[in-house]
Amino acid sequence: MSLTIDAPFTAIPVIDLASIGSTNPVVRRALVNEIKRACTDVGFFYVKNHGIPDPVIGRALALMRRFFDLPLVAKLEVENTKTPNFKGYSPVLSGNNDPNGAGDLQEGFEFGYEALDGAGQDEEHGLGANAWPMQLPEFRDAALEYYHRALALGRLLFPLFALALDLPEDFFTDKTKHSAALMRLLHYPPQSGEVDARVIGIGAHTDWECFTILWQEPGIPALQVLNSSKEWIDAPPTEGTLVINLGDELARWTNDVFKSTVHRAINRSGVRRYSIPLFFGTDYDVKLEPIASCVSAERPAKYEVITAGEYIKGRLRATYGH
Ligand SMILES: O=C(O)CCC(=O)C(=O)O
Ligand SMILES: [Fe+2]
Repeated sequence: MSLTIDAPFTAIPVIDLASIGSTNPVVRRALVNEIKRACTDVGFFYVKNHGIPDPVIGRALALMRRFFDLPLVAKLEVENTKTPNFKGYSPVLSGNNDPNGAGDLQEGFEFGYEALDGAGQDEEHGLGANAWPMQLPEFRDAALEYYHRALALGRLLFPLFALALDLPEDFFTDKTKHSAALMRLLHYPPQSGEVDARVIGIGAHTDWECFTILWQEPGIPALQVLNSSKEWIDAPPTEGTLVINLGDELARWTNDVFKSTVHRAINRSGVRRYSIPLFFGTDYDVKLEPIASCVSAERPAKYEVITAGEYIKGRLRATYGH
């Protein structure tokens, strides 16, 4: 794999997924090339024509608003410290993504794979069971409905990432059998006046899994992405799009040829902001071994080989277990 020049990006590219189902090799290659460029140069891109219907997103937003509006005691009944893998509710300032920060100014609710009919939870695959609030049964259904749509989109993206790395299209298929995909519903209260740089919506961090599919509430900018000149580039919500960003698992796999780019969010809008990341990783027993084409004499392997599970569980403990 040739090395790319690490020029600082100044904008987040937009990629049209309208052709994602095309079997025409020329059309598919063009899409793969766009994705490859975004992965090597930026680590972030928007996607439009992603196929997730607006009403599914609207229902998830409506129900997550209702969840976060519950009294704190009700939310604490499903607090993430009570579950094996930090599933459930995380109060404001309980998480800390930036080791130099003093806590993230957001509350969240995290859950993983679960069939809509209740069968086949993550529990079987070492990821822990979900913890839903008893008081709001519709919340589970609305959240899972969006989860399954986002998961399906993620499954369409894996082959494109594989092709972008000159790997067989199905390279990730046997490594993503158990949908190690965690969704986090996030609520950021507004911050006004002078902001303590150590307490922002989510402190500077990289994501941990292969890639993240992020929905941002329209009209409320907060997300910023760090380029190689250490400038923060805005990644505001853009109508009809989702943000895709790469995480550490793909960076480790590609020996940093694909970028897991630092980002943060600060909500200075004056109103509440909601967002929904889905962190899509590989099964926890998969070893994150660098792909041969990404290692060379000039680019020696940078990371020790560990399993995805060891990596993610370590990061979860560091972020929520303090
Ligand atoms: O809310 C956002 O825009 C970003 C969230 C994020 O970076 C994360 O949860 O890892
Ligand atoms: Fe993130």
